Amino acid sequence: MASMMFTDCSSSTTSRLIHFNRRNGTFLLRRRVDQLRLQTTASGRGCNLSIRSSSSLTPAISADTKSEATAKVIDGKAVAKKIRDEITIEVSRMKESIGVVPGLAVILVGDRKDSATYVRNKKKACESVGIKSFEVRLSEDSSEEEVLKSVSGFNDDPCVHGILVQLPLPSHMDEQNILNAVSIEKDVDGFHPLNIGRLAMRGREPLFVPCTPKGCIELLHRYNIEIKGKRAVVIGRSNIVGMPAALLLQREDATVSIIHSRTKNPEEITREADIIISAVGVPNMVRGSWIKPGAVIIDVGINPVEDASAPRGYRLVGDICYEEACKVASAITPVPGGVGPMTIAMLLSNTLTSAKRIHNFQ
Ligand SMILES: NC(=O)C1=CN([C@@H]2O[C@H](COP(=O)(O)OP(=O)(O)OC[C@H]3O[C@@H](n4cnc5c(N)ncnc54)[C@H](OP(=O)(O)O)[C@@H]3O)[C@@H](O)[C@H]2O)C=CC1
Ligand SMILES: Nc1nc(=O)c2c([nH]1)NC[C@@H]1CN(c3ccc(C(=O)N[C@@H](CCC(=O)O)C(=O)O)cc3)C=[N+]21
Repeated sequence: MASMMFTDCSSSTTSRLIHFNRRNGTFLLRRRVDQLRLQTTASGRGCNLSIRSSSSLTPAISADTKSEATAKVIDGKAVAKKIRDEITIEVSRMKESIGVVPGLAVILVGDRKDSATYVRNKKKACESVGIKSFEVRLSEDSSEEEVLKSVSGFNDDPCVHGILVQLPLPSHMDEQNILNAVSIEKDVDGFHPLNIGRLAMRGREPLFVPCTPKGCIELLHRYNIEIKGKRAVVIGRSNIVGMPAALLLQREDATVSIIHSRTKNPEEITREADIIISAVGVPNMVRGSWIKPGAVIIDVGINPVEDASAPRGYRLVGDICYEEACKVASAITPVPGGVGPMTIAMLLSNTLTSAKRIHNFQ
């Protein structure tokens, strides 16, 4: 599909749409009058919620019947900052003790604007914690062999402890072939089939867990949200987010259901969930009426919606209709400022872990 249309979930009858060109990662703005009408959702007053907070980052979330129903915001940006601070200390301890600086290599192919932005952000994040970053940029029309050559160079480079091939790759390249070429010891994205296979198997440990799902679970842990024994629903089954998120939740002893594009009546399934992780790419798809009162919502979706008042002409929204969901859920991640910053923090964490493992540094 060359382009996708994104809708806005506001109570206004005019919804603004933005076309995202999947091929080159640019946004085309368009406006349309939409007949979209908000469904009435579970009323905020019907929602059972109260929040006990022991520290600003580790509140315990529990239920009572009196509170005004406004979900606790799970602040991924703040947690990610805390994690970066922890990593900074470890990186300098490692440098002082054994003289090794962790290194992350990023391979960017093509000129998608969104990919370039992500790669820039990763580079900045590396600098902020003292991780050395390496970058190879290849043109859109470069060959698969050239990418494989870069991967192989980084596999052999002792200064590089993590390798990330920015996705998506141009369509003429075989993504599987390229991801398989990344040394499993440096696969900080956790996309190598050996790492994913181990993640899926009982009693096996992957060397790396994919960053976005790992960030989702880390948020649940840091907010003391129990996973064990809970009903979890993952919306989306992609190799990079939905599928590994479901595997991770299962490893944490949740009972997991997966919703995808062929699922019938998804809202009936989500309404049963104590925890929802959504990674679809459809703005505001999950309405308040899809959510069980008191559920915890992790919104992975990052979707651009036209907003003339925003500096870039658009703003980012998640898969969850936030304004409805926060009246029903007990806790929710915002977009932006939720899972996104955690993805980058987990990438830094995986890179540090890799360097420690390679140099046998505890
Ligand atoms: N915050 C972060 O760090 C990250 C955010 N993202 C964002 O997360 C979202 C998902 O990304 P990604 O997993 O790569 O996307 P993909 O397009 O690879 O996968 C989307 C998944 O959603 C399912 N899906 C699509 N439409 C529907 C629908 N109407 N109902 C139910 N399921 C549906 C698809 O089902 P099927 O399998 O049947 O096609 C598929 O499994 C995007 O918005 C992306 O930008 C992605 C990576 C990191
Ligand atoms: N090999 C590979 N690994 C990835 O992990 C990978 C990838 N390819 N391709 C693209 C997706 C997407 N992704 C994001 C990371 C951070 C934010 C992020 O930090 N978002 C900010 C907002 C950023 C903004 O304002 O533009 C936030 O949500 O607050 C978003 C998306 C990683 N991905």
